[in-house]
Amino acid sequence: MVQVKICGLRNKEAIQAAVDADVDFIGFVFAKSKRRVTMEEAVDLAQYVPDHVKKVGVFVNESIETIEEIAEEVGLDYVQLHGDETPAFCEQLAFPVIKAFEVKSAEDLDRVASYDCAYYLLDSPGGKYRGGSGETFDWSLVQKHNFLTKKILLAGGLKVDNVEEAIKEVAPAGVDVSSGVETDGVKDLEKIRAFLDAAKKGDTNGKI
Ligand SMILES: O=C(O)c1ccccc1N[C@@H]1O[C@H](COP(=O)(O)O)[C@@H](O)[C@H]1O
Repeated sequence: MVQVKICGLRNKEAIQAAVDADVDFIGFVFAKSKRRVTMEEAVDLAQYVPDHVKKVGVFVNESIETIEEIAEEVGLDYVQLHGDETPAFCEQLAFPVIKAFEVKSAEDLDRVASYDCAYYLLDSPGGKYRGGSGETFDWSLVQKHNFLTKKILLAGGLKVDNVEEAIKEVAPAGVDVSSGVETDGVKDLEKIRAFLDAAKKGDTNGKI
């Protein structure tokens, strides 16, 4: 079954709704963003995340020291990197890495092979904050690419209306959503439940 990450959570009600609907990963954004939380806020929110749900911290071009300090304090299971982090930078980190790649062309997908990470997150080009734009990218690029890894997380503009189609086309190990489960910039509990329901029904045609 496809795994689901809900990102940019900032209150316990949204976390509870995601946990009750069988979420696999919860994301806290520590990068510059309208969804940013402080380390102290994330430590408080983390108490509502049960052990079987993995906690992910999102960073953009942050130092190793700051990433590791936050990861230790909050008890993160993964760090998700949306900036210009090199393969060597990712390997230096003491926490499993989800490296994000902006997909504009097939060449962007070739870059994945030079990284050794827990997961490879394919996202739309940038936007204001290097992520969380709510825009989709051309999924057919991924379909054509012969990845040597199956550890692909698909992100960028996913929502209840397109997630099943995305899963069918890309056959990712997981999907990641932020904007698509919000109303007026705030996490919407009904959209969280509906997204998880649709994503968990998604069929990868036996490719995963
Ligand atoms: O969510 C943010 O604000 C954010 C800021 C900086 C880097 C990444 C961010 N979120 C990640 O962006 C993608 C796509 O989000 P969306 O569904 O299109 O809004 C996802 O991986 C989020 O984890």
